[in-house]
Amino acid sequence: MRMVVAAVGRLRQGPEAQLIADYLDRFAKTGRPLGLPAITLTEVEDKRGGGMAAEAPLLARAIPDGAAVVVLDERGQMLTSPELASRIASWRDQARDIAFVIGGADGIAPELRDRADLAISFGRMVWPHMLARVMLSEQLYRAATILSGSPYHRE
Ligand SMILES: C[S@@+](CC[C@H](N)C(=O)[O-])C[C@H]1O[C@@H](n2cnc3c(N)ncnc32)[C@H](O)[C@@H]1O
Repeated sequence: MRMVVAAVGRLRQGPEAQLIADYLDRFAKTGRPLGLPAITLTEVEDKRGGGMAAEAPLLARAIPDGAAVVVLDERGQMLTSPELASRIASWRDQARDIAFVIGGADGIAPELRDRADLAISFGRMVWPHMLARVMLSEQLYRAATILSGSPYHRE
């Protein structure tokens, strides 16, 4: 099983990069005994500024064949953290790869959004894509702690 985050934009060193590295490291340690693999991050960029239409094939290339595709989109479903954890566990149990997709300034092209198994929203407000990456990383770590029964997540 593979888990990937495919995201538009290159993240320079800074507070967001540190937070993402920390949460993904924690995810790897907590997820290993649960049969969840370390998450790999693929950053894509269309240097000609072609927007979401040009970014879509670059993002699609980073998605493993047959993977469950989860797009991050403010118009998506607002899941609870345990609901996200349960979706991840169910794809793991089906031995399915999982790809999380984060768009750029224009969002995610409709053809990629339409093929997603799930669209998740962190609320109806629009967040900068780098903060969406941080929040996704934290939620993935939180999902692993929920599946492991650790007390990190409280309701
Ligand atoms: C600056 S936003 C793009 C917003 C754009 N107007 C759109 O229609 O999607 C960049 C990316 O961050 C993610 N994002 C931003 N806000 C989000 C939210 N509230 N929920 C989920 N993802 C979000 C999405 O993947 C989005 O494509």
